[in-house]
Amino acid sequence: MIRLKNVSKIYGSGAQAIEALRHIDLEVPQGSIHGVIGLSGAGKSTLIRCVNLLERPTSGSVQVDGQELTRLSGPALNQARHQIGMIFQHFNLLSSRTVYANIALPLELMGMGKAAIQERVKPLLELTGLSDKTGTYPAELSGGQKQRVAIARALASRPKVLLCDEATSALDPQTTGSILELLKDINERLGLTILLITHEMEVVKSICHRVGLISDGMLVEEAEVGEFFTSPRTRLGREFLNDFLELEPPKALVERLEPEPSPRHHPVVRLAFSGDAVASPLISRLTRDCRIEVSILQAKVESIQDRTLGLMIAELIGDQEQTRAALAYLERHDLNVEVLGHVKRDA
Ligand SMILES: Nc1ncnc2c1ncn2[C@@H]1O[C@H](COP(=O)(O)OP(=O)(O)OP(=O)(O)O)[C@@H](O)[C@H]1O
Repeated sequence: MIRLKNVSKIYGSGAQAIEALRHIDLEVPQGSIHGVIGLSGAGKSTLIRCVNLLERPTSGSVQVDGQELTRLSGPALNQARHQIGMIFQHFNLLSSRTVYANIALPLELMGMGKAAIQERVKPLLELTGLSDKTGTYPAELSGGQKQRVAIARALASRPKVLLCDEATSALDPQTTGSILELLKDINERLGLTILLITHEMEVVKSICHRVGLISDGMLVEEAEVGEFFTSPRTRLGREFLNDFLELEPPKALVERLEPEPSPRHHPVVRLAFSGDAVASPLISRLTRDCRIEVSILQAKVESIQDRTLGLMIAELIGDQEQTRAALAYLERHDLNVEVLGHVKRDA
């Protein structure tokens, strides 16, 4: 449905040139919700704006619904853009127009008659929960209501794709939740393909099916959301996850960690486990089968969509052979194991 192939974007030229996107390949299948997460300046906005050609890529191919957009310009591009709705962090509503007139605007620009517009707008007001706000002006609306108007306006031309540019970043957590619910509902009811960019793991966790991680203009990791939250493959992915889960070893311990194992040091590990492993008494089996002791430093259980994820930071106490065997045991049982370092025991 959305297919980017080898997309690069360079702003400026010569010594001032900024490579905002480097050789991006991205595929978002019809009907799925795909998130792209990254730090500030990573290239998220540039990426999403390249999909509807608000920014023209310097090179590469952009296909939406099988149509190559980079070959289009003028009226043909405008026509193709009717297939692509977009919402923004700051809503971009016209303050001089009522809720109804904001939603109707793209249809007026398409030359649609009044009666046909009314037929389109009414169900959109219902879908977005704005039926009682028809004649209200944006200044009298809350942030969440403004974003609902923006969503209804984006859907007015019956697009196949919705692009969300940090759509919940200006909203409080509760309103964010209700807007994400609305997007999920629209995705399910209308089969709308959604590409969203965000810097918030909560957004990815709540509604995305797949997620890509962008860093320095490159997509460095891509995975199903459940997989990304259980076993991110890159260091940046692990940093995003650890910040989100607030699961870091105590500072005093981090300062004592040595990178290499030795006979007098014990491994400190971060364990992530999902599925059956969450429910089974793995740690007690580990202590029994490998004859080690486990000191649990932190632990929590998270629900990620329909998966349960267990996380733990623990010290494995035993001689080198025993702790090596324990690490192999954990990996054999499909736990994601990361050795954070090795710590010397005082006793
Ligand atoms: N119009 C522009 N002209 C020149 N450079 C730009 C332009 N837009 C973005 N950039 C640069 O391109 C890089 C990527 O910016 P972009 O806005 O895409 O990142 P982002 O991940 O969306 O960041 P943020 O979350 O802070 O909005 C940055 O180095 C930025 O300074």
